[in-house]
Amino acid sequence: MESTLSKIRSGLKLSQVEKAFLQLQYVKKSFGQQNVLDDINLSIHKGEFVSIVGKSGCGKSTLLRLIAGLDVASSGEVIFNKKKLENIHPDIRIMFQNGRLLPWKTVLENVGLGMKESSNEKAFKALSQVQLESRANDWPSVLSGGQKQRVSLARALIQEPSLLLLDEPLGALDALTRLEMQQLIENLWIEKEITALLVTHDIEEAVALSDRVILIENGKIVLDQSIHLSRPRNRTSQAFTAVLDKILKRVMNEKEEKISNIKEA
Ligand SMILES: Nc1ncnc2c1ncn2[C@@H]1O[C@H](COP(=O)(O)OP(=O)(O)OP(=O)(O)O)[C@@H](O)[C@H]1O
Repeated sequence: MESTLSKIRSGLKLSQVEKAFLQLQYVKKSFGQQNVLDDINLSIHKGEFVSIVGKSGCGKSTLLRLIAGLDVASSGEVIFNKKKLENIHPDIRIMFQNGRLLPWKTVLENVGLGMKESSNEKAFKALSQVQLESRANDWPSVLSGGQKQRVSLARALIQEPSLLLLDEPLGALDALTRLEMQQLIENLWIEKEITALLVTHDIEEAVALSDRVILIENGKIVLDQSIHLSRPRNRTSQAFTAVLDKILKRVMNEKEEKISNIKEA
């Protein structure tokens, strides 16, 4: 019988498959007088790959931090696996743009950080999944940017999370390394059957990797675009460019409005 995951990946309507795995209900977040997130309602299903896009400062990272349990909502609820999230959850891991490796620990030790027992074997396995086992005994300082992010990915995966949060993890990488890392992330997501939530500035990256792309503007979700394209995605296909254009146009609309407002003022 077809698994839930393969149904999701073959493009069946998610609501027909399973109830939400992660749910945000009327989530608001303010910092002092500044309302950053305003009534965010979002359901993410097990096994989905969802990207969040939006202009700088729109609250993408804040949203991820709330889900990671690193911050609390001003009001509303985050529900994970049918329970209200109130703190860091062992099944949820986050990976940041700056891999946050400890410079005084080797690559292997960085991967095993936070594991309860001695876990060299697991750390080696995680490193091999990101094709970096040969660098196990190196210091982070001698790694390239892409390699550091691989270590950081291995460190998130060793904990076997069911939900992986990715906060612009490829933002500082050059274009080719970025493409390689996108492929790696997609392959690991498929292999490990995890749910992934990616924050990115790169809309092409979002379309290439995601089942859904969510656009945030002025603290609200203004677009929730499903991407029904087979994987791996062909970025030069008409269908790919059409959906990419649609999202880009929606993002640009806001800018056009702003420019015309400035002219009128
Ligand atoms: N701890 C905090 N204290 C006060 N203001 C904060 C805090 N964290 C975030 N903010 C503010 O909330 C807004 C949203 O920030 P956030 O980092 O979520 O944006 P973002 O969409 O991820 O931006 P970028 O794409 O540039 O990373 C910004 O105006 C930021 O200054």
